[in-house]
Order: sequence, then structure tokens, then C-alpha cells
Amino acid sequence: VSLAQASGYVQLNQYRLLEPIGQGSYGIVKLAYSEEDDTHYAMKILSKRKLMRRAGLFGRTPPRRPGPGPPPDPLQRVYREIAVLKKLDHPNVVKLVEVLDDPAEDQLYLVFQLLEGGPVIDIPTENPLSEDVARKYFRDALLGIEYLHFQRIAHRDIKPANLLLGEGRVQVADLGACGELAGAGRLSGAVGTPAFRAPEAVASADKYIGEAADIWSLGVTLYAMITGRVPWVAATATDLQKRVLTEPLAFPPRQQLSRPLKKLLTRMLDKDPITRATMQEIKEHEWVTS
Ligand SMILES: COc1ccc(C(=O)/C=C\Nc2cc(OC)c(C(=O)O)cc2Cl)cc1
Repeated sequence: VSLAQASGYVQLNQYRLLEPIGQGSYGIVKLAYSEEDDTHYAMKILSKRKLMRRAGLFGRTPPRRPGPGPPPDPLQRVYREIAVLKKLDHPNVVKLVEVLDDPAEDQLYLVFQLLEGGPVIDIPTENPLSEDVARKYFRDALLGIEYLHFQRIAHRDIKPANLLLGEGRVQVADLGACGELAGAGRLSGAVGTPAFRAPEAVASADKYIGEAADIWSLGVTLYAMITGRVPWVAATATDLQKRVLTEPLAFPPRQQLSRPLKKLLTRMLDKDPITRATMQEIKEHEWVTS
């Protein structure tokens, strides 16, 4: 891994790092160009120190196994979870191409296929998507999430910024908050983005079910694609959680949403995870199949 060249750009093996294209609590994503295959990639840059503080890529605290032996090395957990990422292969889930890791450095580089269209929508916006366009993106995201659930993985941070557009289809990105559904270790419920977080993720953690929480977040994401904003807003995270928990779903009065779409959103944004729409019900819903 050669350091910054004299002319000021960073070269990592065959990748030349270019401008930042994504930013989040996880770190930063930069555009990268590979001379080897004359192709651009999305390079996610993580800090091992930061990951260790968050106990692994997916923010899980290891189970305190009683008995002898050294405490589990949180970085080992990161590498094991990257191995999971590498095995995922679905047209609607971002593809991890390779991992660049210099043991002597703090940075960890995840190289992903570049989805040149970027996020499906940036909210808030005055120009939301039409129901037909939103339906196409929604179907793609649904298939990607269904695949993750089938692999016993809950994404836990579904939102428009993590639905990326490439080759005319949507791929689900950022498994950084996900957790194996039967995974070891306690899942910290407070991951994800507040406006998209399921009510049970903070209120009744005992009823927290990864799949149902993903359905909620996908419902908020569909609402955002269609209306250009999120259903509940507040000045603080605490107020927001209270509103998500107590305020009924409302649609923008001036916007004409189709009746099937309103019914689907109401089913996905059911505050009770037990009665909330399931993946199967959504796949068969009249708005999705129309
Ligand atoms: C305007 O054009 C643009 C083209 C591509 C982008 C873009 O790619 C952004 C983020 N990308 C990613 C983020 C991820 O996590 C947070 C993960 C992951 O960890 O799975 C993977 C990817 Cl690729 C942005 C703008």
C-alpha cells in the first residue's frame, strides 16, 4: 500500500482514491479508479480503532462467555463478519469486491462495485418519485431484503441513502448495522437512523424482531420516495421516538396517493410488529403487483 504520491492523490494497490461520494456514521465512501481494469469502484474506508470501540462491524457486544481464555478480539469479529459479506451474492445487494487491509494501518478498505446512480432519492425533496418509479425501486429493495432475511440477516438500517441505483436496478447497501437474526451477542437495539427506526427498537426491545423492524424501515422509505419526506419529524431524537410511537400515520393532504398505496403503507407502518405486514403479504399486495 503506497502512501500519497508526490502529486497528492492516494494510491492503494491498483486503486486511485478520488472524491468522497458517501458519508455516514460508519465513515466515508470514496470513488476509486482501478487502472488494472479501467473501472471505477466505491471504496468504503473504516477505522479499525473506531470499529473496536463499537465492538465489531455490526455494533454487537460479544456474549460474556464465562470461563478461562483471553477476551474475544473484536477485530476477529470484524473479519468474520466481512467473510459473511463476501458470501452474499444477489442482484439487489451491493457486491463486496475485495478488502484491503494493511495490518500496520488503522484503515480498513472495503471495495464495492460502483452503483453510478447513487441513492434512489435525497430527502427532503419537492420532487419525489412517481408511484410507478417508486414501485420498481421498492420491488428491487424487497427482493434484496428478502434475500438477507433468507440468509438469516436483518439489515437494521434500511433508508433511501442505502438504496443505491446502478445498471437500472436498486441494490441494498450498508450491512454495517445488520445482525444475524440468530447471531451471537446482544443486538444493540438503537442502531439505524431515528426517522426510519421501528417503534419496538427502542420501546419494547423484548418484542424486537429484525425482520419486522426492516419491514417498518422499508415502509418509511417507501413513504419518503413517494412524498419526499419522512412521516414523523421532531427537533430531538427523543421527541421523534415519542411521535413514531404514538402519532398515527398521516398522508400529505394535498398529495393524491392511490388507495392501494395508502393501504400498503398503513400495513407496513403498523406500530405493532406482531400484526405488521410480513414480507409475503407485501409481495402479494395489490400495489406491488399492479
Ligand atoms: C452520485 O453518485 C454516487 C454513486 C455512488 C454512491 C455510493 O456508492 C455511496 C455509498 N456506497 C456504499 C455505502 C455502504 O455503506 C454505507 C456500503 C456497504 O457497506 O455496504 C456500500 C456502498 Cl457501495 C454515492 C453517490
